[in-house]
Amino acid sequence: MTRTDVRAADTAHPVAPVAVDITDLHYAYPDGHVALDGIDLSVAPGERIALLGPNGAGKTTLMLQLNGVLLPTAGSVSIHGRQVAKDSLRQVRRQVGLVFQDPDDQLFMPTLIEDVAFGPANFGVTGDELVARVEAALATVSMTEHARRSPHHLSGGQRRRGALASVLACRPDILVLDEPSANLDPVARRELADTLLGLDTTMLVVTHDLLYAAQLCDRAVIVDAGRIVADDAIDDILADAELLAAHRLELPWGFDADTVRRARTARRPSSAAR
Ligand SMILES: Nc1ncnc2c1ncn2[C@@H]1O[C@H](COP(=O)(O)OP(=O)(O)OP(=O)(O)O)[C@@H](O)[C@H]1O
Repeated sequence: MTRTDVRAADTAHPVAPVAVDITDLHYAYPDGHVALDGIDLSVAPGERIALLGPNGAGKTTLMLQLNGVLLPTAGSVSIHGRQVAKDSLRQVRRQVGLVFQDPDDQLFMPTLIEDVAFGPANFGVTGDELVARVEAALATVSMTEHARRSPHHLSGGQRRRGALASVLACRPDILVLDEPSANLDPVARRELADTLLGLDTTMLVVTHDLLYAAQLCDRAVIVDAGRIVADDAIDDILADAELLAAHRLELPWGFDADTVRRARTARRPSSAAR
């Protein structure tokens, strides 16, 4: 039984507060291509969920629905009980921060510090509060020393951290990351994972990197052909070789689910309690 089934079966009882609630979401691009074909997903505050699936499955399209970059063709997306729609975009975008795969989609000011200040300033934050937010966001991603540099002069990994800072400065309580580990060297991957694990936000991570997903997340959802085909504890998803193969997912050579689970629990002893 998936979590969605559990929720449906338990509607007679009080439900826990929900950070993200997606109901029968359909989305077709303007050319008619159906990218999402009936998605139901409920995310509790503080959960970290990996969104997995083959190329073209609909993961990025789903992510773009979470703060209204795209709006449903049918069905609904709600953030902390507020439906994502044209008239709620401003509030929803304060709550949901998207970190795109390509940091150049997010960094466009002459210096990094201006990029990091841009979001909160746009939401009306000024003065000492703005300075404090920008400094804290840069410090969280260890980019303080690069604050006055042009994003164009930063390395790929530094730009990625800068893009994350620009989102963190808006203090979202839901963070959605598209392929956060792509193009990072091993140390930068680990440092970014440490940064993300230190954040107290609800997190959805779109990735093809199952090890990174296991490092960050306790729950995984597999999307294929615009539908959710599995939704379970990540250890159980990774242990189901047939399921992974059916959706073009595989652990790197030499890894099996037990190795990943042991490494995960050794590294994050508190994760079992989440
Ligand atoms: N602007 C667009 N117009 C029409 N179809 C699109 C558009 N963008 C994406 N699609 C299609 O929608 C489907 C879902 O794409 P999406 O980018 O959400 O997949 P994905 O799971 O993120 O894939 P990947 O893992 O390759 O990044 C694909 O079939 C894709 O070709």
